[in-house]
Formats: sequence, structure tokens, C-alpha cells
Amino acid sequence: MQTEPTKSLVGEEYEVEVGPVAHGGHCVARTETGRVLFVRHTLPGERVIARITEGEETSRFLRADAVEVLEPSKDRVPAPCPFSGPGKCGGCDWQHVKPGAQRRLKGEVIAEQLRRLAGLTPEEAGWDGTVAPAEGDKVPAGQVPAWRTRVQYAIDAEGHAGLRKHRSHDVQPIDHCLIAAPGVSELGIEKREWPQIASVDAIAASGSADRQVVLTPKPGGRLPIVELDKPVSVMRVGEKDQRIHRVHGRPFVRERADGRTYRVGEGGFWQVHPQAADTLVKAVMQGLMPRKGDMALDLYCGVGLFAGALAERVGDKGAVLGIESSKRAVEDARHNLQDLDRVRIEQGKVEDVLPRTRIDSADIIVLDPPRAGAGRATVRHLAGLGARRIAYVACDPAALARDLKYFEEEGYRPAMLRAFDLFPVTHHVECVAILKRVATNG
Ligand SMILES: C[S@@+](CC[C@H](N)C(=O)[O-])C[C@H]1O[C@@H](n2cnc3c(N)ncnc32)[C@H](O)[C@@H]1O
Repeated sequence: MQTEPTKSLVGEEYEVEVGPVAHGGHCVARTETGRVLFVRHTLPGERVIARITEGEETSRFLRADAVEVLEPSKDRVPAPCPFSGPGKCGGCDWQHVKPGAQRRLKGEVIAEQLRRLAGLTPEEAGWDGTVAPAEGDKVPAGQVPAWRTRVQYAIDAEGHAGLRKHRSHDVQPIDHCLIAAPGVSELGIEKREWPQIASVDAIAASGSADRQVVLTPKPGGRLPIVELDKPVSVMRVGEKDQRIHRVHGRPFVRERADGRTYRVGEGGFWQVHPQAADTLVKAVMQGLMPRKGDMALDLYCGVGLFAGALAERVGDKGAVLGIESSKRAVEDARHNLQDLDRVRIEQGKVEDVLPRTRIDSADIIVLDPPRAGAGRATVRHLAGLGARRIAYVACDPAALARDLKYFEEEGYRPAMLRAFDLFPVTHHVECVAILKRVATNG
């Protein structure tokens, strides 16, 4: 059955009173007729003119940008970045918000997800309701922290480097990204032209002076000779196989955390904020309290960050099993932890490898899944291992809250939850939940 196309509302404007913040970097508002709008570039309590950016007459909700602020919030500041604002760069959601208020908004989002998806109050989740700033992110008023050690630049039709607009493939050309770490800015990516290139991923390791760019050529595009302001290793994404190939220099960068050096190769995962890896290792170890002789699991282990920290603490009589799906990350994890005899890294998806292993118990577990979370089957399997404590590291509070609900169904509850602002000026936030088995009377 064919449905009639409905009228697009893009470009329509509504004067609205802005309601609470919602997950995703926007706030909720309603038109006079009760239509729900998700409005960016605004703050709770403001009165704004919202211009629709996505949605039709029949859409369940509409997306909008605040294009005029009639009554500003006391938390509003002039956006320091000239490329932020309606219709411009989609990278930062909270350029127009005071840093303390950004963290408060993130806290409100976490609280809402916990309430809605896990049925937990902050107290029940063992959380004081705060989002802690990353160490070293104290910057003078009116400036933003330059924290991103990994930036993906998109290249426009004229070969200029920029960043993608919100929910769009269009490129906002820029001459400087304020949240890029100095090591990224110093490469001068924005200063040169990139004909025949679709994107440039720039990495400035925080644990060493290693710098890397990964070039993705346009279809049929030739690779330029890369001369940047600083020495870098250069990689390229193959047009046919979409794999990353070395052009020159080291095929990895070296990072540091918890006193160890980690090699991170070819697009492998490493936390983007320079303080993130240490902050998370500290929070996880404080929560798990590993003991000598423990059997520990590090799931979604990347290049072995938590496995390395756990192995040092469980000692010679303990053991650590890491599971990671990326082949390259597994090679790096094995290399990074080769001095630790009692560590084993298995390659494959957690949901496939876990049932295959003969492991039927663990003392402590850390899981750090991608945004989608772990899911019901994995949670059920983990709960069956009877761990004393489980640390759940989450970059999406919605997936975390959903999985906490599954854990509750399997007899585990959060004893402690902490939140960290490891992505300042964006809506993203990192949480660490420490789960314990609920005491039963039976
Ligand atoms: C958020 S990262 C965490 C990595 C590591 N714990 C760290 O902090 O550096 C998630 C990792 O899970 C891996 N991954 C994604 N889906 C997976 C799955 N189904 N099973 C195993 N690993 C997976 C990704 O390749 C990535 O390395």
C-alpha cells in the first residue's frame, strides 16, 4: 500500500518555551499545538525561535535549531567557536553553555536514563548525581579545553578541511578546531588543501610524541605527498578493501596509562581525552578492588588497557582473560601485555567467544562495550559467572541503563556509579558502574 507523502516542515519557525535537556545534545520543547521538538543550540528555560531542521506533518517529533534567543538562560555564554551554531559544525553541542552547567546537563541526562530504563534513582544507583571534570580541564572563562587527541576532518569539494555539519554529510570548513588537542592543531591540517581526499583522521598521542594521519582518498583519488608542520606517520584507507595500509612511518602510536605503554595501531580504539585512560583505570580499580589470585575478565578489551592494569594487581597466582573483536587490536593487546604471563587475549565477539570458553566462573569482570552496550544475552552469561564485582564502563548512558536493568533481572545491582566529563563541550559523557550481587535471603 502506498502512503501519501506528507508535507515537510523544514524551515517553519515556532516560538517556544524550552523544557528539559534530552539525551543527544538537545532540549525538549512543545509547539502551541503540542508537537514535540528536539531543539539544539538552546538551554532549559529559554524562550527561543526554533526553526525546523527535520520532520514532516506526520512525524512523531521534529528536530529544530534555536535561531533566535528571546529570553536567555543564566547558563548561556557566547559560543567561543565561530564555527558552532545553527547549520554549522555538528561537533560540539554545548559551546554556548558554561562548563559547570554542561556537566549538570549531562548529569540530568544520566539521571533520566537511569530512571526511565533501569528504574533507579541516583541513590539506588550509588551515584551522588555529579559529573566530574577531567583532570587538567580548568581553562580561563570564555575558553574551551583543547582535549581531542583524535579528530576526523572531512574534506569539502574544494579540498578544504572541515568538520561535518549536524546529521549531515555537508562539510563546515574550519581554520581551527578549538577542542582539538595542541598536538593535532600543530599538524596544520586545516592550512593546506587536500584535493582527491575524502577525509583525514589526525591522531596526536598523549602518551608520546607520536603523530599519525590516516587518509581516505576519494574514489579514484591519488594520494598527495603529505608535508605537514610536524613529522607524522601516514596511513591510507584502501579503496578496494577499505583496510588501513601504511604509507610511511610507524603503523601505530604509543600511549601511556597506569604506568604502562600501549601500542595502538591502525584505527584501533584509544580514549580520546588525554586524561581518560588513567581516570577510567583508577575508577575501575577502585571499584573492583582486585585481590591477588583473582580470575579477571576484560571484555571489549581493545589494546589491553584494563587487562594490563588488572594483571599487575591479581599477580602471578591470578589470571586475566581479555576478549576483543578487532584483529588488529588483539595483536596490539598481545604485544602490549607480552611481559605478563597470566594474561590471555581471545579474538572474536564477546557474545561468541564467552560461551565458547570453558570459563564458568570469574572473581571480577570489567566490560567496556561500544555505544550499543552489551545486551541481554551477554549480561545473562556474565551474571552466571558469579563475579564478586563487575565494572561496567559506558560511553552511552542509555545503553548502560538498559543493561543495568538486565543485570538487575540477573541479581546484580550497582553499588556505585561515577560519571566523568571526558568529552567536554559535547553531550557525551562516560560512566563507570560497579555492580555487586544482591544479597538474597534464600
Ligand atoms: C569502548 S572500546 C573499549 C576498549 C578498551 N577497553 C579501552 O578502554 O581502550 C570498545 C571495544 O570493543 C570492541 N568491540 C566492539 N564490539 C565488540 C564485540 N561484540 N565483541 C568484542 N569486542 C567488541 C571494539 O573493537 C573496541 O575495541
